[in-house]
Amino acid sequence: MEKHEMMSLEDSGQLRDKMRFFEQELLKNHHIDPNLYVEYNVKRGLRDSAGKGVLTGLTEISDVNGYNLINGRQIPADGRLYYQGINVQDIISGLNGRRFGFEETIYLLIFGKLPDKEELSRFLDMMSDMEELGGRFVRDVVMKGTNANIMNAMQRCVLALYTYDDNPEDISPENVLRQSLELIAKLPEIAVYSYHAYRHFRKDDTLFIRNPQKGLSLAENILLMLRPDGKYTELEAKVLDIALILHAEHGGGNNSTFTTHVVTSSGTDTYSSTAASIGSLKGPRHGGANLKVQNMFADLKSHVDQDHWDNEDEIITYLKKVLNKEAFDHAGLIYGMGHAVYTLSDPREVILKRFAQALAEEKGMTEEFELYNRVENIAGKLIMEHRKLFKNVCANVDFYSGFVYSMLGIPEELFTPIFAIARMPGWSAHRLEELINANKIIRPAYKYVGHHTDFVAFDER
Ligand SMILES: CC(=O)SCCNC(=O)CCNC(=O)[C@H](O)C(C)(C)COP(=O)(O)OP(=O)(O)OC[C@H]1O[C@@H](n2cnc3c(N)ncnc32)[C@H](O)[C@@H]1OP(=O)(O)O
Ligand SMILES: O=C([O-])CC(=O)C(=O)O
Repeated sequence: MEKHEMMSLEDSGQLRDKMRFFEQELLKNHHIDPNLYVEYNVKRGLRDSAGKGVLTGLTEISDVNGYNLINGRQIPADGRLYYQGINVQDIISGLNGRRFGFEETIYLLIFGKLPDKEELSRFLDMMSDMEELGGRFVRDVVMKGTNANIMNAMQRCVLALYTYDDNPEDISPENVLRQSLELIAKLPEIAVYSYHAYRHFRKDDTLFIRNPQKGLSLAENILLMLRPDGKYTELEAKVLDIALILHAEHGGGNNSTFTTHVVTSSGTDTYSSTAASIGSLKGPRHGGANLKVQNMFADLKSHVDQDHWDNEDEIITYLKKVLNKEAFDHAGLIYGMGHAVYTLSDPREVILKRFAQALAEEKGMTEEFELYNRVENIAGKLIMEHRKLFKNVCANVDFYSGFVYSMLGIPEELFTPIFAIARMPGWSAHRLEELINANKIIRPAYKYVGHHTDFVAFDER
């Protein structure tokens, strides 16, 4: 087992006592009257009063739609998502017998067009040259300072890659393209090996490191590297490939991609920008929700016996407790529900739900699928009533993804890292779009609502 050399704050009772005074000072001095946000018309969360995002940029990479425009009015509608103008549903149905689509989605998002056979084969050849992490990097970086949160481990590894790059600071589109493609190719190994290192050093499990194989898809390589026997079925790899496609991109306004734009606009390097976006995605209101959904269902099952999973009243009682901050993580959120843009449905959730149902039937988990379905049907209405919302609340992409991953035997520590692997092409396309087009530092305003006061000399305080 790896020993902590530094005592954590939690371990030290003495330090906790010393901190208490400062904690109280912090809370006392940081309260802003909520009425002031209304008085100064602050666009909280960068939204207008109707909850719509403030327009802060232009993009051609993807289009996220939750409304229909009818006679100049926005009418809630089933969600639609387009990558470079192509409906994501068509990308998935267009796979049509071909085995994998994530790689051509990467091509589409970054280069703006679907590759032909020759272009795809050149691209795959280059990507497989780039995926090699190198034994020295695995030994010196991935295996060190292991952590149960693989998102943090990924951030650490991404920042360390800066040192292994001969040209890290060059932010010309050519160099950033090379860095981005290398990161897309290397993130699966970084995530899976970080998980193996965590299991070995923190849980005393046997360590194994399996190299990715040239010629396999990114989804196949994740399963190959993850499993002790390296085996997977074609259906498992296909479902993972589709999940990767569905998570690859979501406009410029989602929290992690907006982070890419903000951080890129300062002129910083690709590794710093990527680490920042991974940090954003980890948050439970964003990509980290897939893990929260899994944990929330575990908590629900501890409140509602399996024999009662079809009892809607018991489920409602539990969900009301969640909303009232009396159950689960006391945040008052039902995870996997709600979206800033989608209203009636999130198109990715609709597709993932179909796969969740098919996998559940194959794996004898239909009862569990039905429980998810029941919670989905109840939770939207409950949130609307509880928060007095007029806007419809639908399930989002994170609602079924963890359930799908768990049926693929993917450990929950990798749920959000898989989202990060999938979103890396989207972040890259937006970083390149920002570098090529924007050339202006993102710098909104904060109104000062404190009070100017005189400096008091040290002896007179
Ligand atoms: C890949 C992704 O990032 S998908 C989103 C994943 N996140 C989650 O699943 C976490 C749960 N969901 C949420 O927290 C929210 O729905 C978000 C963060 C996704 C969107 O938030 P918003 O854009 O603020 O949603 P919206 O404007 O519809 O919310 C209106 C109100 O309903 C509340 N609400 C929305 N969703 C939920 C929910 N799932 N549970 C409880 N309350 C909710 C909001 O907190 C907000 O209340 P407030 O006005 O008092 O702040
Ligand atoms: O668009 C958002 O706010 C969040 C989201 O669904 C995503 O990033 O995939």
